[in-house]
Amino acid sequence: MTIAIASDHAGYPLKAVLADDLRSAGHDVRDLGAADAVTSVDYPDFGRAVAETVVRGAARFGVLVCGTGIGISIAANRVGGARAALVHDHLGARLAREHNDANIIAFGARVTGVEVARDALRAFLETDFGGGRHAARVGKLG
Ligand SMILES: O=C(CO)[C@H](O)[C@H](O)[C@H](O)COP(=O)(O)O
Repeated sequence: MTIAIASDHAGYPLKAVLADDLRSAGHDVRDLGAADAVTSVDYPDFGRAVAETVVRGAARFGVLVCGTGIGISIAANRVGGARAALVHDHLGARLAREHNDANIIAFGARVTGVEVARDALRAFLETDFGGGRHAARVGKLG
């Protein structure tokens, strides 16, 4: 599937690992930046870019990484139709899909270990939305 990915400078090292994993798994990865870990850039630009790509249907899912994951997920969630989940572990990743129908997963490279993030991203992509009681709740998100 097509997956959009982006980070700021703080998230760049983890983004590079996750993008490699996605390519190895056969996904079409749209890397929207940042270009490296040393040039200081602004996380809202990257959160918005991925969210707009997902919402317009050019990618099925988005992956975002900044230092904490907080700023970049806030930025993504200001785009209508984006449901960005800041995730710290496998269970959160699974439930972000099952309960919230999240279409973007966000990580904090300075707070979440690389292997935890790799495992969480796999769980996110492997889990379907549960529907049922969750559907009306997600609908209320707008
Ligand atoms: O948005 C953030 C915090 O909510 C991210 O962690 C940023 O990556 C962080 O603010 C960048 O900080 P830096 O000191 O400019 O590297």
